[in-house]
Amino acid sequence: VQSETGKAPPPPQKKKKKNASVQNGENGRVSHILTSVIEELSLMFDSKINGVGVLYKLLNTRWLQSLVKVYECLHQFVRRQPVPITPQATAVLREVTEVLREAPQSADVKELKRLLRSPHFKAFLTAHDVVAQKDFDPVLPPLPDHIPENEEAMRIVCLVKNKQPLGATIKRDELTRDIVVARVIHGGLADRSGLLHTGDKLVEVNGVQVEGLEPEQVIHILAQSQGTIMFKLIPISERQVHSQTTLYVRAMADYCPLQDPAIPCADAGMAFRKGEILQIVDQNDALWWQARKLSELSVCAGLVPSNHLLKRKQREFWWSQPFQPHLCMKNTISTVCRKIEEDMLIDEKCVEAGKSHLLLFPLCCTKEEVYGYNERFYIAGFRRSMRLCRRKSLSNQLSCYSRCPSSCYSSVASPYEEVVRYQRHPDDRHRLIVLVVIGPSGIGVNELRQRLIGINPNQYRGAVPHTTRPQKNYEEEGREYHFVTRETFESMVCSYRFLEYGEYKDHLYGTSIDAVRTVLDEGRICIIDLEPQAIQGARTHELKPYVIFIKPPSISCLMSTRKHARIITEYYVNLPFKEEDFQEMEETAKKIESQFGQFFDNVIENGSLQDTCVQLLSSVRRAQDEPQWVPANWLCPDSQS
Ligand SMILES: Nc1ncnc2c1ncn2[C@@H]1O[C@H](COP(=O)(O)OP(=O)(O)OP(=O)(O)O)[C@@H](O)[C@H]1O
Repeated sequence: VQSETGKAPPPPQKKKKKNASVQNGENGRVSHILTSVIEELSLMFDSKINGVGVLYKLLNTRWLQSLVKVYECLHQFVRRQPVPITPQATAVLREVTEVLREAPQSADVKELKRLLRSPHFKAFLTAHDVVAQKDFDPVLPPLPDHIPENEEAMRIVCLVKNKQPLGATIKRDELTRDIVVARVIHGGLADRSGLLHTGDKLVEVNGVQVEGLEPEQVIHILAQSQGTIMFKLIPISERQVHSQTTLYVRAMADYCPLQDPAIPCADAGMAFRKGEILQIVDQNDALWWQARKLSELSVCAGLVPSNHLLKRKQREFWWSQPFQPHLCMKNTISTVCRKIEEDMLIDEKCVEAGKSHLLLFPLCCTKEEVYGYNERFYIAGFRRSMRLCRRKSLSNQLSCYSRCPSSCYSSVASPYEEVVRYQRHPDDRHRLIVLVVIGPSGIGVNELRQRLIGINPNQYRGAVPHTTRPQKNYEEEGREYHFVTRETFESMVCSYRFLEYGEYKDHLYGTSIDAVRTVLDEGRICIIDLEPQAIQGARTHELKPYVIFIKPPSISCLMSTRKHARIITEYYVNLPFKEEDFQEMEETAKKIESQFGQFFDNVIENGSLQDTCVQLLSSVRRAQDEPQWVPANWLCPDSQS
């Protein structure tokens, strides 16, 4: 133990003089013990025992000794069981004030008058009288003379209603036809009182018998009541005691209680959006859980469908949609791309021009700065042909995802994902950073990724993609691409070694997990862009991806910031943006956010390029250095979602 300042305390005056405040309380047991301990400590002061000085200082502090004194005084009073001298202290105060008014106005009299007039003193005497007159016990109605032997024990519960709801729901018991408390909402007024429990039978509310009333009529009485509400109830005989474990989950679906006819009480329900972190505080009911939003932990919980129920609702919803042939990304991407190839008729020159612009994007830093020799530094990434190919596949995938009744998408299977707080240890590998690409957009993902890597190519890197197309004479193996045969590529696909892949003009292109691993193993931060459909495949315990969605700003902001920007279309490169491009950008972003928002750790609006870069950089840093919510099975693979 070290003192906070690190300085040694002043040497004690051994046994010469006891601390005055301690001496005063020497008759009391605690102060007596305290005095002996201090004396003992002063003897050990020179023995260099770690912590002696701190303890000596602490025990000698005035506040501690005052506390001991207060404790001893209270202790004496507890033993004496004091009775009030008068239950009318406020009347005495009035008399004294009267007398003082007539008395000669000396300084003492003036001071006394001031003290007696002070609101605190008056409130203190009022409180004294309430206690002295025992005015705090509730006035109970007199017991009837003849109580039948089988009369059940009743409880009278008074709750003072303030602006918040009572936090309990009632229902009619189907068997007994009684009105009972259906559930008590965690953190609500009823729960905090500890007096109402699920299963308690209501007999009276504010003096009105509830027998024969409908639950809605009882609710009406409650709604009309102001101030104190008195319940007369028969407590449930065997109250179930549940040991609750708080669970944190990420909502993988949206929920709105007002649109759910099945919810037992819509007012008690809690709406949530996919991606929000919920604290599940009660899972006693198999169908309806109680939860709070992480952003609103102070308010009382609300009802949400249980995992099982929400899953059922989702399935019902999916089945109720018109049937569409179901396409899963990985099975169909080649077919989709071939189809595009037939349709697109891309001008070969345009594609080549695009490639040299994008793939060999010259950065502000040269290899001289990075590696020590003077060559341009290249950022590895998808070529433009692949980006164009992606776009078509994306527009096809959306219809598949939105109408697919089977569990081709695992979020359908699990509407809540259990999450835990995770902070990367400085010695651990960095988390993979994924920027979400959203098809025919030009939102700026590529631009931002390149700028970020350009800021510090030693720290940030892209993953080198694989391709089956022949190597060109200016290309280097492992720099622009890993050049592999079609057989090798296909065998990698079969063994799930690609995060994302596609085909263009009979050549396959893809980002492999191995390529990401290589960057991470070098101690760098790997930044890749992925289509939203591919995020799920990247969400593994090993890569722990942090997913950033780059979103377009308002159309007016796009118009003012994209004056010199260039869009890539299927037929042209370097084409200025038109208003319809911005509209399409906005619509696509909305669709993607509503379908995949549950996977986004951060959403950044790309208005001013400079501001976005700053936000992106700090988001990437936060992902690596600050605690974040991640799926529980990334940390403990046994946990269930
Ligand atoms: N904030 C911005 N302000 C101005 N121009 C921008 C901004 N962000 C991107 N741009 C420009 O917009 C154009 C399209 O950006 P980029 O190619 O990065 O889009 P993208 O999201 O990668 O789209 P895609 O992959 O579909 O081509 C580029 O000319 C880029 O320089």
